[in-house]
Amino acid sequence: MNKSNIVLVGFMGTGKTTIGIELAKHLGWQFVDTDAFIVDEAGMTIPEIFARHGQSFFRDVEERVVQRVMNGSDQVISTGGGSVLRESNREMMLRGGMVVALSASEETIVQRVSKDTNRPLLADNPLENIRRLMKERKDAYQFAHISIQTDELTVTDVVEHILAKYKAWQEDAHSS
Ligand SMILES: Nc1ncnc2c1ncn2[C@@H]1O[C@H](COP(=O)(O)OP(=O)(O)OP(=O)(O)O)[C@@H](O)[C@H]1O
Ligand SMILES: O=C(O)C1=C[C@@H](O)[C@@H](O)[C@H](O)C1
Ligand SMILES: [Mg+2]
Repeated sequence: MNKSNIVLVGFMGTGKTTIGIELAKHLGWQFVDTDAFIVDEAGMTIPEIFARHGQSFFRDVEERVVQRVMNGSDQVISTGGGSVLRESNREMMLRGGMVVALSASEETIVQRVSKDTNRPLLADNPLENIRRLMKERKDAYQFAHISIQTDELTVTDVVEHILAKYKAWQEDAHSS
């Protein structure tokens, strides 16, 4: 059987960290953010890792962190927006628990990330970069077990929606 984790995937700014923290509180589970683990492991911020070592180094550290985290259970795991680009990560996530893809429109993402400078892939021209990456990653989150479009939902709405889906998921697992 799959381990009992909830794994949040989605583009930058779809709310993986914010929702993950709330969800973990509701479930009494540990909250884990793979981006935070990467920063701990590298001893640098994400922009510093990209600037000093480049994206492929970042993706290698990310893969190690994803693989390690997925071995645990009773965790809400918020993943980096690009972690789904590697097939090995997608496979581990699907085996690790219920994978939830959060999405939002380009306009909403722009609004949500506008005050934050911690996303090197959006630097210089956030709007253009968001458009390009969203296009490139159009299908990247479709492997998830469930998907939630968050534009019109509050953080509480999204958390409640996921809790309801998780209950059904557990009932399904016990009946089969
Ligand atoms: N459903 C929502 N409604 C309104 N604001 C939201 C919602 N979800 C997230 N936000 C806000 O959007 C911003 C970005 O959210 P967050 O940092 O959780 O995204 P993320 O998916 O973790 O991004 P990244 O992949 O870059 O780590 C935060 O300021 C958060 O409060
Ligand atoms: O979408 C991405 O490729 C990224 C998303 C963030 O969560 C970080 O993992 C990093 O900024 C790269
Ligand atoms: Mg995050």
